[in-house]
Amino acid sequence: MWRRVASFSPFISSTKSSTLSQLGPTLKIWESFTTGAPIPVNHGISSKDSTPFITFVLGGPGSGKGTQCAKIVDTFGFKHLSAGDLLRREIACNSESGSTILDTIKEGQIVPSEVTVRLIRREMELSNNHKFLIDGFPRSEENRIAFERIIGAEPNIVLFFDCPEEEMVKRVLNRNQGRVDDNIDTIKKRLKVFEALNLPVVNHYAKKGKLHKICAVGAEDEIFEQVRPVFAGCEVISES
Ligand SMILES: Nc1ncnc2c1ncn2[C@@H]1O[C@H](COP(=O)(O)OP(=O)(O)OP(=O)(O)O)[C@@H](O)[C@H]1O
Ligand SMILES: O=c1ccn([C@@H]2O[C@H](COP(=O)(O)O)[C@@H](O)[C@H]2O)c(=O)[nH]1
Ligand SMILES: [Mg+2]
Repeated sequence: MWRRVASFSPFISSTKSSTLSQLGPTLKIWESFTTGAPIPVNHGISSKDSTPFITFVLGGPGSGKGTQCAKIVDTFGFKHLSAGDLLRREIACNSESGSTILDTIKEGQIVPSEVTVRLIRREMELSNNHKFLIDGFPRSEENRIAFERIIGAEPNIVLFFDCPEEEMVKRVLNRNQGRVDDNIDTIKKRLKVFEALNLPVVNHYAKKGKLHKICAVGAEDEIFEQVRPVFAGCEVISES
């Protein structure tokens, strides 16, 4: 049985950010598994643990991050937070920063870290889940450092979908979801940003031993078979 327990938010208590310390401790509701039945302890997840378990999902434009995240959610019960979707939602609801975000996305550039991390933090705090898939973030070393400072946590796992440029361009141009950045001019800029700013983040986590590189070429289900073992022990277990 799942039950909800009240606790102090681990983001708040563990952060050194002055912004968050001004807010003070926030009472947070987390989900907790309470059957007492043991589940395999992997990646530091325990059955009664309410500490956030964070996965960053990285890869170039069109490498299949969103597609594979949907499968991870279905199989392992993570909360999916696509940074790009959160930014597009700000545009759609005409928020204060909406028009600046739109211009940045059209140019294939990176939205200021404070904006993106604030959106991610809000979703994490609102969620009853404690397993997060953060898709398409961090996009730069500056993003990464801002996340660590504001959230006060590092990812447990980093997935990197490795895909040849030619394949990424083909997929993005065929995507047909009406995205303002799915055109050849913006894709070229996004690919440059990916190489110059995203790859250093990938290298950072490779050095830390947290990176799981996935070959992103092939059928979606075949790619997921490379992803699945990374999350061994993260299955959603419910009482029968
Ligand atoms: N293995 C695959 N083979 C062929 N097409 C794929 C594969 N995986 C995803 N696609 C398709 O490629 C397109 C891009 O996939 P997806 O949106 O998941 O990429 P993404 O990494 O999230 O891209 P972005 O960074 O632009 O959001 C989609 O139309 C998707 O259906
Ligand atoms: O952390 C982020 C994530 C995204 N962006 C901007 O949004 C677009 C689209 O992102 P997708 O992940 O491909 O949906 C991206 O090119 C950036 O312009 C961002 O600035 N920061
Ligand atoms: Mg995506």
